[in-house]
Amino acid sequence: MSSPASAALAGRKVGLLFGSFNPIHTGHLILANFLATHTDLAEVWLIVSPQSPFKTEAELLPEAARFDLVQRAIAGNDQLRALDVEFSLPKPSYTIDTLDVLRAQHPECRFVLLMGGDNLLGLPRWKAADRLLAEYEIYVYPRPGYALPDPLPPAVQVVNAPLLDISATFIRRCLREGTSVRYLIPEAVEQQIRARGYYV
Ligand SMILES: Nc1ncnc2c1ncn2[C@@H]1O[C@H](COP(=O)(O)OP(=O)(O)OP(=O)(O)O)[C@@H](O)[C@H]1O
Ligand SMILES: O=C(O)c1ccc[n+]([C@@H]2O[C@H](COP(=O)([O-])O)[C@@H](O)[C@H]2O)c1
Repeated sequence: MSSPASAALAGRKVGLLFGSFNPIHTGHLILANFLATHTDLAEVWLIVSPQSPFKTEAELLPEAARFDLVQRAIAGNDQLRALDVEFSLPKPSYTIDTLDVLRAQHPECRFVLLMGGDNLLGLPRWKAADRLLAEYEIYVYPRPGYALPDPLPPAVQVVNAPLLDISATFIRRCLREGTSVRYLIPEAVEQQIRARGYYV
């Protein structure tokens, strides 16, 4: 695939932040923007997973609605991009399969996996974990309450990003209970959630 956007990324590193984004919140956004602006990453792409292999979430909004909220959240930030590439892949969403597709679509980019310390601890249980570690760089941000493995695998670098103790679980609870989510999610996301009656 060759477009002006992909030509600009030739040889550059692109960070991939995978998640359910149910819904996207300020914690995700601060992290993604920090990684796109304070590291050697040219862009960060947020990949909305229809179904994470390890999550059985009763309140999972349809993927198209979660993707729409991500797009609203990052509108105007040209270093962040939302991808729906996993929507046409089998479920659950295995990261290695998505990476194979992305690498074929964007051979010009150097993809870097972004993950929290919580996910790094579980990585040995991911599909083709050995390939993930051998073929990709991984930037890990510490998450409070989760110690990083010692020693770290050679492909892993720690990035000390500022982190907010916000989770999508907490946001959904606030919406259900009718308490404020102001500043925890962007205003445009809150407006759409309320207009559509999501998570009540
Ligand atoms: N507050 C946060 N700060 C930094 N990273 C986060 C934060 N919340 C989630 N992440 C990371 O963002 C990615 C996507 O997260 P996910 O969509 O599962 O959100 P979540 O808030 O953890 O959701 P849930 O509460 O439903 O489990 C994961 O890699 C996760 O580690
Ligand atoms: O590929 C795997 O085996 C795998 C195992 C667990 C999680 N993931 C991906 O990691 C992302 C975050 O997952 P989670 O469960 O923390 O929301 C999400 O996009 C999942 O599809 C991927």
